[in-house]
This record gives sequence, C-alpha cells and structure tokens, in this order.
Amino acid sequence: MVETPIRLLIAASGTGGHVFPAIALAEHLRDYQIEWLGVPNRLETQLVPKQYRLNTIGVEGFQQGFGISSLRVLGKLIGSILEVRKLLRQGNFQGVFTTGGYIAGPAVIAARSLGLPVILHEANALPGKVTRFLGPWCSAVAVGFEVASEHLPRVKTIYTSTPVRSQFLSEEIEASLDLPIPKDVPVIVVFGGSQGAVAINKLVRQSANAWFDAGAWVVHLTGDNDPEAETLKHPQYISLPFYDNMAALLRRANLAITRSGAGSLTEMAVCGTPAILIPYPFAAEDHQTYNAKVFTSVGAASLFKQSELTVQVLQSQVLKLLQHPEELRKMREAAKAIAVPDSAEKLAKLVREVVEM
Ligand SMILES: CC(=O)N[C@H]1[C@@H](OP(=O)(O)OP(=O)(O)OC[C@H]2O[C@@H](n3ccc(=O)[nH]c3=O)[C@H](O)[C@@H]2O)O[C@H](CO)[C@@H](O)[C@@H]1O
Repeated sequence: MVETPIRLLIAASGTGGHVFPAIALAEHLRDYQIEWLGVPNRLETQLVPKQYRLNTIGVEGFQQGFGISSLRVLGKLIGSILEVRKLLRQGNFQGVFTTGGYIAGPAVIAARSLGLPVILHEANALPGKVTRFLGPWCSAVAVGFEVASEHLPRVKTIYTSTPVRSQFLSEEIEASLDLPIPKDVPVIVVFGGSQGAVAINKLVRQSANAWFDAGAWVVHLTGDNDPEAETLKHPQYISLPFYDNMAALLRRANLAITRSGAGSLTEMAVCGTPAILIPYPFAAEDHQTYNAKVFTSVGAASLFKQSELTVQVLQSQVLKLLQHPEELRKMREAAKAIAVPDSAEKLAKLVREVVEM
C-alpha cells in the first residue's frame, strides 16, 4: 500500500526574515505535501508560488491602544481564523509550522482549535508579541537564539538556531560571486535587511571615500526606496538595490555594515562575517538591539545606536578594523563559533517528531 504524504501548512509571511527560514525548512521536508499561508501583497507572493501552493488571507497587526481601528483588526482576525480553519479542514492538513508575526495569530488559533499540532519558530532574541502570547498554546516552540527562552517563561523551548537558505552551506559558493571585485582587496558589504536602510545608506555614502583611500571596495545594497541611491560614483564602489547571492557576498566580505534582523545575523554567523551593527530604531520593542547583543557579547560585532552614530565615528571605526586584520579574523571566528549550520535539519526533525507523533 502506498503511504499518503503528510500535509503541512506553513504560515510564513512578510519580510525575508520570516519567509527564508521557512523555505529552508521546507527543503528538508521533501516527502511532505506543503502548502503556504501568506497575505496577498508581501514577499511570499514572489518567492513561494514557484514551489508551493500559496493561500492568502487578509490579516494585519494591532496598533498601540484600543480604538475603532483595533475593532476593525479584531474583526479581520476573527474572519481569517475562520478562513484558516476551513482551509485546514478541507485540505486535510495534519499540522502547521509558522515563523511568527501577524500571520501566526490566525494560523495558531485555527490549528489548535481543531486539535492540530503547531510548531512555531521564533528567530529573534526578544520574541515577538504573537510568540509570547500564543507560544504556550503551541505544541513546540523553537528559538533562533538561546537567550529568547528567558523571555518565554511559560514555554518549553528548543534551541535550533534559524535555518538559512541551502546556498549558505555550500563550500564552493564564494566562486559564484558575479561582481567585478579584484581578488585580494578588502570588501565591505552594506545592507539594511530585506528592505534596505536609507539612514545607513546616507552615512555610508558620506564615509566611503576614506575607505576607498585605504584600498577597500564597498558593495552597497541600497534597497529600492532610496532616492539618492545612484549619487556616489567610484571605481571601488558597487551599488545595487538588492542582491540575490548573499551567501557568496557574505563569505567574501571582510566586514558588513548592517541592521540586526535575525535572518541577516544568522547568515553572517554561518559565513563568519564580522559586522558593525546598527539596529533599526523603530523595530517592535527594539528587538534588533537584543539580536545585536547576541553578537557583541561573543565579540563577533560592534553595536552602534543609529541616533549616536556620526560619519566620523563610522568612518574611523571601519578604518581601525581595516588596519587590524587580526581583529577582523577574531571577529570572524567568534561569529562562526555561534553558527548552527544544521539548523534546518534540527527544525525538520522537530517538525517530524511533533506532526508524526
Ligand atoms: C524591520 C524589521 O522589523 N525587520 C525584522 C524582519 O527582518 P528583515 O527581513 O527585514 O531582515 P532580516 O535581517 O531578518 O533578513 C533579511 C534577509 O534579506 C536578505 N537580503 C537582504 C538584502 C539583499 O540585497 N539581498 C538579500 O537576500 C538577507 O540575506 C536576509 O536573508 O524579520 C526578522 C525576523 O523576525 C527580524 O529579526 C527583523 O528585525
């Protein structure tokens, strides 16, 4: 008799930090029939339908305080819970995996109200509200940073780190870097999460000439909402709105200047990329600062508040590191020491244990 494959609904929506780890996990559950739950206008609509059926619902987060708009969001939430319950029942799903965020609300509530198992993965050092609130109701909660467990006292967590896309684990990936950079020059990569970071872009454009003079090349991933993105021209400067082959670039880079989203940090650990971290100041509950501290506490990065970082400070901090390659080497080793390259396997094992129990 042919066994029917297990049907799993993955609820992962929004930015790269939520969608990429779920794609990496799905690659380790090839024998499962996977469908996706997302919203109609976010990154999952570009990344998911090539491989998995994408079901979309309308859902959004609550704002501070309680008013008319909260009532509207609550109404939408109830509607989307009913929609997900219908999808789970009609699709005969046996479990749900989610990476948290708004989509996790209806996904967890619908699944648990039907008695289905739910595995939630929380990538951030300070878990999001949905994880803190619904974590105790999930069958298993995996965390990307060990310190996250301290913020989830009512939940038995499992530390798996955060899965990275498979190209990050390939030994030969650096050879696939298709940017015209000479072999032996120091490379600084600047990026701001999957959306770009206009404030960092500005600082970098004002600081970069001193780094060029020191022989460094700068690869600047500006995001696509920076009106000044094309204003700096230099033979040692490459500016792109977005770059797909981050695995090769982070391996090649001697230093990254970036935000501290959980996805980027995990990738930099796996690649051993030393970093200057500038947490996004408006991130929910300042969670990026908590993420960054995981790296600074082991000596893999230095941390600067955006409000306190001037051109002079950034310029001299980078020059100091360029002049002390042994310091960069120590940071590289420190980053690698906290990497968990088999995170996707660990998470897939957990999913199997819970769903097939
Ligand atoms: C503003 C905000 O609240 N961001 C959150 C969002 O992260 P967000 O998705 O913005 O940022 P992450 O650092 O987690 O991930 C960025 C991803 O985009 C990729 N990339 C980026 C630029 C580029 O040119 N090419 C490319 O592929 C990176 O390699 C990485 O995989 O979810 C994360 C996980 O919950 C949180 O930790 C972040 O704090």
